[in-house]
Amino acid sequence: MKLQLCAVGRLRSGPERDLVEDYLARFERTGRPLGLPPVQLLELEDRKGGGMEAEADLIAKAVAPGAALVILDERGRTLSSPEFADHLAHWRDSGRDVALAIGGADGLAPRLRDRADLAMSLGRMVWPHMLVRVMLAEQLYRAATILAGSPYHRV
Ligand SMILES: C[S@@+](CC[C@H](N)C(=O)[O-])C[C@H]1O[C@@H](n2cnc3c(N)ncnc32)[C@H](O)[C@@H]1O
Repeated sequence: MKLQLCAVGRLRSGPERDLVEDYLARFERTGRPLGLPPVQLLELEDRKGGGMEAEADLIAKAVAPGAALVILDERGRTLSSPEFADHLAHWRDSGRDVALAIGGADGLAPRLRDRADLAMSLGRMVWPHMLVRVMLAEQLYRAATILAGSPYHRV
């Protein structure tokens, strides 16, 4: 199983980047004994100003063939953390690669939404993409702790 995080744009050094790195490192440590692979962070940038269509091409190229495509979209399904952990365990157990995609300032092209296996919402409000990266990295770590039965997730 491969776990890709395809994110439009580059995060400069700063607090958001530190948090993403910290949560992904924690995810790696907690997930390894559970058979979860480290997250491959792919930062995708279209320098020619092609907007969401060009970004959709970059995402489509980056996604591993056959991978389940999960797009982050405020119009998508809101999952509980244990439900997200269940999805992750299901993909792991079926040996399926997974690509999680976060759009840029313009969002994700509708054609990506059409081909996604899951559109996942972090609530109906729109968040800046760098905060979405932080929140998703935290939810990955939280999911690993849920699968490990550790007390980090208490609800
Ligand atoms: C600034 S938002 C773009 C918003 C854009 N106006 C749109 O219509 O999608 C950048 C990216 O962050 C992610 N995002 C923002 N808010 C989100 C939310 N509440 N749930 C899930 N993903 C979100 C999406 O992947 C989105 O493409």
